[in-house]
Amino acid sequence: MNLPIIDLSGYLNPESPEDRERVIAQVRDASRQYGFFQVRGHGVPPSLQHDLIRSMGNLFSLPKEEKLQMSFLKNPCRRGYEAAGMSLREGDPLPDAKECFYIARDDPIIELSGFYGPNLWPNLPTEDFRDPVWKYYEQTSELGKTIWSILLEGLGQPPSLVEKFAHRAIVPMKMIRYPPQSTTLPGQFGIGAHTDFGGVTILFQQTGKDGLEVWHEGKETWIEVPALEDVYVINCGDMIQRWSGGRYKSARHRVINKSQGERLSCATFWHGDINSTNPLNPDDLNSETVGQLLVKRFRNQYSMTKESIAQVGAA
Ligand SMILES: O=C(O)CCC(=O)C(=O)O
Ligand SMILES: [Fe+2]
Repeated sequence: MNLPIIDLSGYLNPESPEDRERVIAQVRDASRQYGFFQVRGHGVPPSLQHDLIRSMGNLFSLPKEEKLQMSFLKNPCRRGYEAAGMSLREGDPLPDAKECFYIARDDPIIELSGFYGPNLWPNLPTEDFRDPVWKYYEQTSELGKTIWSILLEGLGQPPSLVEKFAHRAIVPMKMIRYPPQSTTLPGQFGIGAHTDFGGVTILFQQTGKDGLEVWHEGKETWIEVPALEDVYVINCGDMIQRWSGGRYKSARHRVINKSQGERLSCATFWHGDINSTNPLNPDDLNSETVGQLLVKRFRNQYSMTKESIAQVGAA
């Protein structure tokens, strides 16, 4: 069983109205059946993908002490470094083997529980990390916005709704390194089974480094997702499942590094403006905002103070 691969160029550069309609239908069907799909023709230049992988290599090769000084647990905006073993999901016997580095929107002032604020950058020459990573971030954010507009159209909403939803959109990006599976403990996952909790996830897998598996509810089986060159994996998070009334699924997934050496990947989580309500169904009587839904999930995972939770109106 394979995930569908959808060519987005029919939406981004249509030669006829049918091209767009076809992509919208393909994305809708895949999101309904799997909650996941792969895409080509996405518009993120391969050179930026390669530069990202090179930059991630530079970051993760820094000495452990230097990485730990950038710990995201000490950062008011949850930017920076997460070491292997820091992430343990309820029900999992062992913590994830992965290590990560987080960036997000770059704002000069810390606001709203650190959803807005400045990034933390490693002490590397800008051309070896910051510049290429930021260029990549901007392109992948653009792709996230495109996917949202396709999802909106798939449920009969005007794509223009995405403009308001994208105002100061919350878009964290997580760069991930999985150690070789042979160096992990028996029964330890790269990342244990979970659903993503927000909007759209845009995942880049280092070419040839397989490891991602997606749970298919109906068939009760794990679908392996190959790490193909210049192909992205897209999935819907819990907020989308909820807001679409279950028409788009948020599927469980996990990573077991199947490659010989380490495996790099990068996930961009495109959530939307913190004060926005449900754009997939503007008649939704439930007026929960992006910020409120994110805080609900975040507060279990990170230490957030009562004051900071109150700031996003999710006491
Ligand atoms: O690295 C991957 O392939 C998946 C990462 C993931 O699921 C996540 O970060 O939420
Ligand atoms: Fe995930």
